[in-house]
Amino acid sequence: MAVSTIRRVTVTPVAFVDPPLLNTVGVHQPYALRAIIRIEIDNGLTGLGETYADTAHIARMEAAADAIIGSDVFALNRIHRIIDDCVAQLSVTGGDGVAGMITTASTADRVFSPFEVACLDIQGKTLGRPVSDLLGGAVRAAVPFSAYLFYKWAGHPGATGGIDEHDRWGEAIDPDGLIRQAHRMIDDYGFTAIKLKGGVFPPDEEVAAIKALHAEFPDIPLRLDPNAAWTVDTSVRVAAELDGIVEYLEDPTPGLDGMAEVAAEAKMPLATNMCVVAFDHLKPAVLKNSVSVVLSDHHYWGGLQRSRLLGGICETFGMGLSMHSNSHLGISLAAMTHLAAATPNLTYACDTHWPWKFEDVVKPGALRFVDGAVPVPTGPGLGVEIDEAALERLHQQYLDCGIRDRDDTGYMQSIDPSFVNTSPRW
Ligand SMILES: O=C([O-])[C@@H](O)[C@@H](O)[C@H](O)[C@@H](O)C(=O)[O-]
Ligand SMILES: [Mg+2]
Repeated sequence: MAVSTIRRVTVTPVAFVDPPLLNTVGVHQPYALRAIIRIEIDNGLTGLGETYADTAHIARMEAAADAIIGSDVFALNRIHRIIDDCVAQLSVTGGDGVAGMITTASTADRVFSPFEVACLDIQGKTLGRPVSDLLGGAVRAAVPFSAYLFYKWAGHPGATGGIDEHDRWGEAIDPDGLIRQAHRMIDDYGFTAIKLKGGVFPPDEEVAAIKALHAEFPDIPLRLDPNAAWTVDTSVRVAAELDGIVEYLEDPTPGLDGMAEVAAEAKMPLATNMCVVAFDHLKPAVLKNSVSVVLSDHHYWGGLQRSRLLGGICETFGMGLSMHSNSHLGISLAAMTHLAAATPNLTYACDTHWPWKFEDVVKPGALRFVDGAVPVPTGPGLGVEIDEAALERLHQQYLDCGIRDRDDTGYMQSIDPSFVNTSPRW
């Protein structure tokens, strides 16, 4: 047997404290969930991957973990086929890990992704090269990220057990609160682009917030993302108001057809991580002229190599490329950084939820922000190492916290029973 044969795979769910960040489907629960994948090969080398941890996703991951034992970590096409077959045989449904916001991504690609990342980590360690080298080589030494602003409450309502103790951000429910949040984030990380998660308050309030941010930070590119909370008419009106102010408008309205109607009127590019989330969405999106920027996300586009394929397709059809994020830990940030570094046409600052958390499963030091950008790790593989004690603690936190699926809507309704999750809302 080759020494690169997979002999053990573990899937470890973890939970980390998450602030009450508001979005159009509800509010973040007190803990965000992730699953940590560890692959070990015959010679003892190990590789890391990170993904969602909803119950159904974990069930699929565990089945896939068993199915790939004995595969060669260099045989990623074969591993993809094994996982495809394995997922097709399961009757498990749901578990997208993103609160129902991205339901039409490929389930097999979503399951394959963290295993691919872990295999690439091992490939890099075997060759003594960083993962970015396996993707064609870094074209930038550091990857710029954006300040990802959220409307948020000061704390989780009725919180007990010191859950808000580390929330240093305070309340942000109006332009002043967002400006304070933006200053703090830019002071701490040096970000050179700003994204606001919208779809929370009526559009005019969010337009006012963006205008206030623009007045405060006139040289910083801005984006607004209401996660399809607006009708076509509202979107067209907001687009006119924000002409010359945002670098792109992200998912103003649901669906390829609605986006195409808005795109025909809007002056700025429209971006998406909702209506183009799998390869079979690309052709209709191009034919309908629905979007001009696609936000890639290796967690559901099938890993790093398939995300580069997405980059190539976007380039071919003249579409821009940005990068999407959900609440995540250090393994994901490392993977996102290697991918972005090796994707020449990924020219927008990437999204990251990084500033919103204070815990991690990786040892500190490997990843840092310098002037809003993460220097690409240059050591072998992903360049991050598990902190065993932290992994155990965050796994215990998962067992204790009682949350098993991301449910922003259910959590919001437990606080405000009148809340209805509807799209478009305005
Ligand atoms: O974390 C959130 O609340 C975001 O709304 C996230 O779930 C979205 O997937 C995302 O950031 C987006 O750009 O749509
Ligand atoms: Mg988005």
